[in-house]
Amino acid sequence: MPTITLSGVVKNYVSGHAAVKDLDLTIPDGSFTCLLGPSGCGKTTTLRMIAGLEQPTRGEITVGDRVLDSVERGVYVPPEKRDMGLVFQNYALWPHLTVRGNTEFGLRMRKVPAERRRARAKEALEKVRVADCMDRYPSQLSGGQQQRVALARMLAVDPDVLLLDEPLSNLDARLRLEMRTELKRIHDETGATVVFVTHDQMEAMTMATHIAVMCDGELQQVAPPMEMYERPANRFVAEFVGSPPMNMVPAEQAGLASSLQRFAEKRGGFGPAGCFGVRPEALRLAPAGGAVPDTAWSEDAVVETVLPTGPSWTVGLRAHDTRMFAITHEDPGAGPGDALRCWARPEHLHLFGEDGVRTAAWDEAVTPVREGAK
Ligand SMILES: Nc1ncnc2c1ncn2[C@@H]1O[C@H](COP(=O)(O)OP(=O)(O)OP(=O)(O)O)[C@@H](O)[C@H]1O
Repeated sequence: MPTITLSGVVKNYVSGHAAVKDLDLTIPDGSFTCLLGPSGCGKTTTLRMIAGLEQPTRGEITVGDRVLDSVERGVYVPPEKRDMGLVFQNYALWPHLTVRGNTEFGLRMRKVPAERRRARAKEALEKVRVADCMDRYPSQLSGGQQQRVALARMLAVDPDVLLLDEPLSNLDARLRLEMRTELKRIHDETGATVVFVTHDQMEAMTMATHIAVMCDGELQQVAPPMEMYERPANRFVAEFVGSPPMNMVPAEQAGLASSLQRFAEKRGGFGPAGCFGVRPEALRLAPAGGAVPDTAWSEDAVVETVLPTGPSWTVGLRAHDTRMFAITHEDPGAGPGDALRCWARPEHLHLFGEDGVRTAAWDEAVTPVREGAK
């Protein structure tokens, strides 16, 4: 299976807009890599360049040792010669072909014999659970069914590289969940390299082996999902991955543990505009004035909202001017306006410098502080 490599890739649209800025990204062979970021950050442009539907303004794209794009060397391989399966948001099925006809289309182009074609199409349609619609036309299908037929059309061809741009966006919540599981299974089974564009961090977290977070045309971090969750490279990633997002507490805020401040100063990057972050599930609640562990960071807070979600409660809090969320698995027994004490264990704190870069987590931090104190 091929590794996809983007080196120094730039895309400026004719309008002068820099959609992708100097992107270096390696998509490991056999990985399920999600390009994740807010609307307009350059995810689709990146995917379209890998597909060959857009040409980079600068830089190089290779798959294995095959150069697909090199502006500098004058190489450009057109989409149909890249052997990649594509499914885009606007699944573009042929309106005059039945579901079976659409699913067989790519195989017909590859001159696969009729019997084999029928079997492969049926198998692919069964995988995405629309085999019972085989003889219908796209106009007789719901948006979700059309999206699944588009997936089947791609799967029938069995490409080594699958490029998917928000392919689940038209499905209802339940089907979306089912299709995520299904896509993961298909990935495990085929071992194909999957590049999947989404702005939904939950989708990325649940499906990806690797997540590449983009912001404003720039790559912020590439890492396996849990590594990104536990060690986000900067504030943007910390706040984009996770829901509700990581709570950010300004360094200046009263109650900041002095040892934390000392450590941060030692690192030289915290500064007055720096902050520390704590995930909602790591933020604990205690009664106002109640005891918290000696080493914990704590802060008095007022409850703003309590949102039961079934298995847990999401509690909105305000501490000084900072809004925070805590997720608790026990009824918080408090309502809007009530005073509480929120606290977190030091190992759950992340430090971010003035430039937004994560300096360290507390567990990485305590050692130098202690050494300094000796
Ligand atoms: N054909 C085009 N001409 C000019 N600008 C474009 C073109 N296509 C995209 N852009 C701009 O490039 C930037 C990146 O767009 P892109 O579609 O890659 O973002 P995205 O992250 O996929 O967004 P979304 O999640 O909304 O699809 C945006 O600012 C967009 O307006």
